[in-house]
Amino acid sequence: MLHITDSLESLLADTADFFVRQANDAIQNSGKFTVALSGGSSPKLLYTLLASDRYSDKVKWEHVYFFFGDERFVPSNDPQSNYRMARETLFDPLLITNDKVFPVNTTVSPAESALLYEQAIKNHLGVAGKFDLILLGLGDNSHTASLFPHTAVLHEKQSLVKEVFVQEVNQYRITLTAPLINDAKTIAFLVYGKGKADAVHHILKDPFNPEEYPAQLIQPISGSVHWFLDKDAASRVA
Ligand SMILES: O=C(O)[C@H](O)[C@@H](O)[C@H](O)[C@H](O)COP(=O)(O)O
Repeated sequence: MLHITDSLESLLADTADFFVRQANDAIQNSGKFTVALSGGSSPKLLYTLLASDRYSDKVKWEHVYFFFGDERFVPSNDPQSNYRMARETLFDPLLITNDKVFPVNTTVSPAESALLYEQAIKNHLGVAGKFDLILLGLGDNSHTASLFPHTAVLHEKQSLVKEVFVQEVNQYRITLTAPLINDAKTIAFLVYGKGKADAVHHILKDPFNPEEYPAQLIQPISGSVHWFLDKDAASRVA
């Protein structure tokens, strides 16, 4: 489902409203809401809005459990850390307690880190559990999470979390794999800006070619996928 807005302000408000609805439905139905946050720069404004006076009282945050769709393999206080970005924009302003946040452990080897994170997810969700919501961004090269073009993790069918060395950023990443993302109840992409228009077109309109356009792998098994786009990012698909 496409949600296209004229302005970034209305896009962020629509996405925040969606997040709040998802959270409150999950908390009402199961007593908790488990979300995997996206990283990078796009979601910073969304997290800041959710933590603002306009939204902070719309969710019972004590019932929300935060995971990460991917993480850069850097110390947790590194400026590149997705955890640090979420802590600064969302967890600290909302006084989220540490027991509700599941950062990736980047103090061990990448392989060990992926195994530990997969176990943490399984422990939290349980055998048949699913993420209530997975937030995703889209790179201008059509990657999402840390599923980058021409990487082995695109073919991963067993593991739920994998380490991957990404040549183009010269960095190890820890990422949820496509099978785990696709098992979510709800998936939401937040993409804005002219620079993303081609990538959005590749994902939504081009023939299936996930080696080049990895976000094409995101096809929910039984859940739903929502694209929150501003008019610039949607300019080649709307
Ligand atoms: O760790 C990351 O960088 C993200 O999880 C990644 O998948 C991001 O969503 C895209 O790279 C888009 O990033 P921007 O929002 O910064 O363009």
